[in-house]
Order: sequence, then C-alpha cells, then structure tokens
Amino acid sequence: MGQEGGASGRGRCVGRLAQAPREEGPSSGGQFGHPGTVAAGMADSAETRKLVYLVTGGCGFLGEHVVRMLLQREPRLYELRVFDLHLGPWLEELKTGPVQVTAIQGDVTQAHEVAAAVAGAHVVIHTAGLVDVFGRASPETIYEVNVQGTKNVIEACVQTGTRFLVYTSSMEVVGPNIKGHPFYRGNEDTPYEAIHRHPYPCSKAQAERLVLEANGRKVHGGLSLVTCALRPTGIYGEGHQIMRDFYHQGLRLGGRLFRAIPASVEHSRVYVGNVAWMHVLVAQELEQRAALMGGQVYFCYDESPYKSYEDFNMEFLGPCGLRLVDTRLLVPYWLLMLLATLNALLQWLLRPLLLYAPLLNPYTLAVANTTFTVSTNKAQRHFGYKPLFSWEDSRTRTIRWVQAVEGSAP
Ligand SMILES: NC(=O)C1=CN([C@@H]2O[C@H](COP(=O)(O)OP(=O)(O)OC[C@H]3O[C@@H](n4cnc5c(N)ncnc54)[C@H](O)[C@@H]3O)[C@@H](O)[C@H]2O)C=CC1
Ligand SMILES: CC(C)CCC[C@@H](C)[C@H]1CC[C@H]2[C@@H]3[C@H](O)CC4=CC(=O)CC[C@]4(C)[C@H]3CC[C@]12C
Repeated sequence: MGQEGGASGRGRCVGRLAQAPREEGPSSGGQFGHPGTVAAGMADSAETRKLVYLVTGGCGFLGEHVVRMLLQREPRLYELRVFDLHLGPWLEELKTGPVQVTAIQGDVTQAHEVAAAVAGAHVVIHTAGLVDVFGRASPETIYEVNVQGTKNVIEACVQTGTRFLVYTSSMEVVGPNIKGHPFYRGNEDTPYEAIHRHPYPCSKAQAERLVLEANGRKVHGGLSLVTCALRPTGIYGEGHQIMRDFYHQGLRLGGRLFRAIPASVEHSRVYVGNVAWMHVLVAQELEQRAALMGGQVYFCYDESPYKSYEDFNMEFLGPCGLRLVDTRLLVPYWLLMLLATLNALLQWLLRPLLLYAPLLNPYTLAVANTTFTVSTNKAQRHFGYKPLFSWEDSRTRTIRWVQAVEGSAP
C-alpha cells in the first residue's frame, strides 16, 4: 500500500511532502478479522458486542471525546480500554454502562506497559502525545513520548496481533513551515515545503511516518497491520485549555483581549466532537476499506469558518462577555517578535530556577501569524465522513462550556 501526503522530516526533520499515490477502490474486507464480530448498526445486544478498543491518551482533551464518542457510536464495543499517564475521575461514571470500561494508568514510553494494554485489543486509537509548543518540556521528552511512544504502540500491535491502528497526527506535520509560507485551502496532496525545527512538529512528523510505514507489516498470527493517520488542524471545544487560558486572561484584563495578529491571517479550526467522530469512523471502516485507507493521511476538517486565531476564539469568548481591542497599530509585528524573543531568552535564563512558559514565543507567533487553511473532501470520499456537529452546534456547545468554566463572568 502506498502512502499519501508523506510526513516531512527524515532525520533533521526537513523535507518536502510527497505527492499522493493513486487512489484504489474500496476493498471487500471481512469483519476485523476476529471471530464473532458483527457489523455496526445492529441491535445493541450482548452478541453484537465483541470488539475491544484501546484509546491511548484517553483522558486528554481529544481522548476524552473519543472515549465518549466510542461509547455512543460503536455498537460493537465490548471493552473500552482507556490508557493514560493521568486517569480522570470522570471515567468512574462510565463504568456502569453496558460496555466494560477499563482504566489503565500507564506510560507510552514504557514498552511493556503498552504491550500489556494492547494485548487482545482489536483496534488501537493512539491519541497520547505531548502537546508542547511553549517550552514546558525538553525536546528529549517530547521525542520520547511522541516518537518512542508511537514506536512502542506499533511494536505492541505487531507482537500481540492487533491489526488496526489509528494515529492522531497533526496539521503541524505539514506546516506552517519555518519560512512562514502560507498554506491556503490546501488538501492532503497540496505540495508544500514541510520544513520544521521545533521539536513538537518534528516529533509528530516522525511518528506519523512510522505509523504510515508500519501499514502492511505482518502482525502476530500472520495478518497485516492496517494503519492510518488523522491530521487535525487547531482543535477547539469543551475542554480546550488554551481557550480557557485566553478567557481567564481576558477577565483579568477587565473583559478585553488585545488583537496581536492581523485579521487577514486565516486558520482552519475543527470542533473536537468532529475530530473524535472522524477517529471513530476511521476505526470502524479500516478493515472494510483497508486497501483504500491503509497507509493514508486525512486532514480533520468540518464546517468551522476560516478566521484568524483571535477572531475565531472571539466566536466563543465574545458571547461570554469579552471584547477584542484592535491594538495592532500600537503593537507592530517587530515589537511582538521582540517580545517573543525576549520570552524565549527569559525562559532559557530562568530554566535553572523556574519554568517560564508564556503563550507568546517565536514559534507560537510564527504559527499564529501564518495562514494555514485546509479544504478537502478526502475523508468523505474514502470513508463517508460528514461532520456530526454543525458549526452552529459546535459553537453553542463551546460557548456553553466557556460559560460554565470556573471564574466565568456572571
Ligand atoms: N490540541 C490540538 O489542537 C491538536 C492536537 N493534536 C494531537 O492530538 C492528540 C491529543 O492532543 P490533546 O488532546 O490536545 O492533548 P492533551 O494533552 O489534552 O492530551 C494528551 C493526553 O496524552 C496523555 N499522555 C501524555 N504523555 C503520555 C505518556 N507518556 N503516556 C501516556 N499518556 C500520555 C496525557 O496525559 C493526556 O491525557 C495529540 O497527539 C496531539 O498531538 C493534533 C492536532 C491539534
Ligand atoms: C499571543 C500570540 C500572538 C497568539 C498565541 C496563539 C498561539 C498560542 C496559538 C496559535 C496557533 C496555535 C496552534 C495551532 O492551532 C496548531 C496546533 C496544532 C497542534 O497539533 C498542537 C497545538 C497547536 C500547535 C496550536 C498551539 C497554540 C497556537 C500556537
């Protein structure tokens, strides 16, 4: 199986995105290659519940939504294993339903812990990762979790005979690149110089490549591993920590936020419920459409409007009482760059004493200041994806969540 939209970065994490291979027609696979499984959509009875899913990072922002979505939308689910370094207390409430929910406190960097969790699972959804563009963790730790952790997941699938692996990659695998080239309404085949230096995109690119290369490997028992990677753009929705931070910052500043980035710089954003839905759909379709989907990458997209990062956040923060003050003329880009560089310097100087990790640094400024928008229907063509939540729903749900956040304005 060929690979599409090949991740950037062999070694130095510098490279050019590969062109897409030709598309093949859907294959007629069996049911997950395991005895006794039946198709989705059948009655919710003990006989239809045969599948074991594992979600790594299942207590994170995205992971929790994937876990809840699986419980709602995968009628074949028998056991759901939730693997995370830090388990959430909310898992307890899920344990009373018809599906066996198994909470596993574990570390993806520990191969034996991963293998024990994977053994006997039909599908692995690997969302665990260290999402750090603020310099909180060292580059070594980011690689250890994102790259070695993913290697461990792949090897565990191979050793234990798990055939289906869905990996949460990121748009950051593509860009924005270090040259600040815009990616405008691009799709999975759009040529783009994916050159990165920051450890987060580099690690995601390496991990994605490992996942795609593992497609077709023989797993224990002799069948083939089928893998694919999803590349969300900036995710928003209930549980989004950065949105919470902006909200609290706005409250501290008397209900104001100050525009730093020109409104003309557009970003694609995607609602967390739709990202979760796409993961579930891929997991469900991967066997039937293995020849088409195996080794492929898909951007995660929905109907959220293209807007600048700050204007998009105001879609939620505005109705919660915040106002965006246009100070762009007061804060020119060179000054922001200076502040960002100062922040980086301070972070380095203070590191022996304390962790100084503000939102603004040269990398986040570059990402925020570069247009990155996707326009694609590949997921729809390959596995029938349609967003489950409309933009109106996504917006309302997110606003309700911000309003409920502790410290909200009355
Ligand atoms: N937040 C975003 O806008 C985007 C996120 N992504 C990807 O989506 C995935 C999930 O991201 P988020 O939910 O936003 O982050 P998150 O930080 O909320 O969730 C990550 C989860 O992984 C767990 N984890 C971290 N290190 C671990 C380890 N060593 N062993 C086991 N579990 C570990 C964390 O405890 C956490 O629960 C990540 O792989 C990230 O790269 C991709 C595109 C955009
Ligand atoms: C104060 C600044 C001028 C504005 C800071 C905004 C930034 C913190 C965020 C702007 C763009 C964000 C990133 C983008 O949404 C893509 C991402 C994909 C991921 O896989 C992880 C998260 C992120 C890197 C996201 C992080 C915050 C921004 C840089």
